Amino acid sequence: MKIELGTWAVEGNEVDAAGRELAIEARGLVKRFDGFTAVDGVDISVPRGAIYGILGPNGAGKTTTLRMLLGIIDPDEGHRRVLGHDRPTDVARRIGYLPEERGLYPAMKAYEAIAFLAALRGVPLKEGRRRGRELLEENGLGYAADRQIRQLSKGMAQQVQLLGTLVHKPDLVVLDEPFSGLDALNQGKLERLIRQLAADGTTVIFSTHVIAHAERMCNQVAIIAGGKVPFAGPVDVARDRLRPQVRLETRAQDGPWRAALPADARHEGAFWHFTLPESGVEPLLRALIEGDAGILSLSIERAGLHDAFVAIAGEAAARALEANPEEEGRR
Ligand SMILES: Nc1ncnc2c1ncn2[C@@H]1O[C@H](COP(=O)(O)OP(=O)(O)OP(=O)(O)O)[C@@H](O)[C@H]1O
Repeated sequence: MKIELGTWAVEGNEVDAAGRELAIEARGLVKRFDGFTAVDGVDISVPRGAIYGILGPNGAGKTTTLRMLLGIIDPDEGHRRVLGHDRPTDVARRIGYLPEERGLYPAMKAYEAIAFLAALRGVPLKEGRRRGRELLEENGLGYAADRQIRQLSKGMAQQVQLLGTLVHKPDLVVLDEPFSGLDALNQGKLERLIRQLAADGTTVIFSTHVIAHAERMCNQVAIIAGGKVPFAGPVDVARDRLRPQVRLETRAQDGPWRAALPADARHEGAFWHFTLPESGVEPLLRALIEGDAGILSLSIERAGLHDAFVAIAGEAAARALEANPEEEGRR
């Protein structure tokens, strides 16, 4: 065990301010391509066992960031520690990586393709073949074990590749746009698989341009736009950047209670909608009751990640997320 002065106290056991162990700690990562800055000072802390999302539009720098974390490319500036090591390639066998560009050898059988990926991570071929068949069976694809990759649908081949990413039981799983190209059924299967991995203690980090995936799946997110990360942390903290919204239904149409509504209150259908005042709900309730509003219903809703994304990354980045044609009709 190595004790160090400075940011990290104990080698292999980096901790964040809350005392949680970190699987990934990146500070000030910068990557330039021919003078163009693709990633511009990214800071990320991924706690062990977390499901962590990198959320941003096309070209935001997600893949470049993941590749730096994996050691496929080196940053021009900044540093990263992955599973306690400064050189991520030293821990490659403890990492599973699903790249954005999918691809398996078309002539290989499904179970062999998994064994091949396992062998690249140091698993003996015989054991890889056994695990390949077992994983396919466990994930409802046993019937396809002996089919060649070229005989599988695109979605099935993608699932086989994902199983090949997990076959060596990695401590850290890095998935680049894992939901792309999957239908709703298989997206649901993948969500369950990711949750199971995290429940078993595996750290999962994935990139996405679909807010709903990040919101449903992740404890923590890094919002990335134009190579910068304006927010990284718990999803709830991002949502709490915006004040909650109140929805109010009253029996009375008018009366002294109307003075209790804040300036942004708007009336739509049967409801008033407005931002919860800084003073909180109790003074509001008191004023409504004393002003004879006749409250029929009142609900307070936390902002969604979409609104938080707009507030943090701006309208243009949110529009770029939504403009992705590949995801049309699948959100
Ligand atoms: N090898 C490279 N050479 C030159 N430019 C690159 C290279 N890799 C990435 N870029 C550029 O860097 C920016 C970030 O790309 P990156 O692939 O990291 O974005 P992304 O958020 O993953 O988007 P996408 O989902 O479209 O891949 C883009 O403008 C891209 O064109």
